[in-house]
Amino acid sequence: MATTIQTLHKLKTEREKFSCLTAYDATFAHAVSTNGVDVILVGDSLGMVLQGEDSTLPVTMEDMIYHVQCVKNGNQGSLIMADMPFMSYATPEAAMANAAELMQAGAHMVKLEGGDWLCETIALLSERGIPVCGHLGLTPQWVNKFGGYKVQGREDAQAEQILEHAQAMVESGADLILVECIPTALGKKLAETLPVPVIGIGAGPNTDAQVLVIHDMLGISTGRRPRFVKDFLAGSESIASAIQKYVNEVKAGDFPGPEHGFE
Ligand SMILES: Nc1nc(=O)c2c([nH]1)NC[C@@H]1CN(c3ccc(C(=O)N[C@@H](CCC(=O)O)C(=O)O)cc3)CN21
Ligand SMILES: CC(C)C(=O)C(=O)O
Ligand SMILES: [Mg+2]
Repeated sequence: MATTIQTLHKLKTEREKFSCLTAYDATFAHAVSTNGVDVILVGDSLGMVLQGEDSTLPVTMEDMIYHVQCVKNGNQGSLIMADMPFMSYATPEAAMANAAELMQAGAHMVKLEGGDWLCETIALLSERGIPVCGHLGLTPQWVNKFGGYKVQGREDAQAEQILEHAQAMVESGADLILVECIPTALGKKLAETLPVPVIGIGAGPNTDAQVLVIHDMLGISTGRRPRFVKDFLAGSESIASAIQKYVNEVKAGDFPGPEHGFE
């Protein structure tokens, strides 16, 4: 049976962890969706892992539409979440037009980076039938403001702000929250406090779900490996078994371990 928002909410209620991986094409979407991954993220990380750029900022709506279409054609029942690229949701009107294009290309929901300033946009999308995931913490589209890919929410005031912004986004209609590179204690607090599933990457072992970039979990990414990455292909016989291993470890609470988290 195809995974829906309702499936994910039920898993949270039952305290069962679920997994998410990125895919950008039909073959990987097929591999991911047939090996137990509930959510496929068509991430704007494609700018880095497919295009070789040093940030996600060059990614366009045209790029995202192309890759969402590719993923849709290979998907076997996973929920397809598409990143809205840099500046495509700068105003509520732009967000509605661009989110509609991603949905028509085959996405089942969209993900937006930001905080409480997105609440009006989230409410508009939600009211018009577009499920939204709010992305907080290390939001890579802010790399030029952050001065690098740095852990967010280390100070109490900033951690409190992330929690408040996440709550505001959920109150505006966000169906999922994704948090990236935050202290483990904050990841735990978010999952305990929010009524919707919290997906983590570099957010510790206590979130409701985990996500990784597929190139990272296959050990083929170039450059410095972030702390939250684990190579699941090492010691596996195939890409399919590496994906299964990731799914099983997330479900069992074995991945991520304390060494993959911050603070
Ligand atoms: N291949 C890939 N994997 C990703 O997870 C990813 C992308 N690309 N592109 C978009 C963003 C960028 N991301 C990144 C990139 C680097 C770090 C990193 O090196 N973090 C440091 C934290 C340093 C600190 O503040 O303590 C680390 O040690 O992990 C984190 C997230 C996550 N996303
Ligand atoms: C790193 C994940 C969460 C993402 O947003 C992406 O792949 O673009
Ligand atoms: Mg992204």
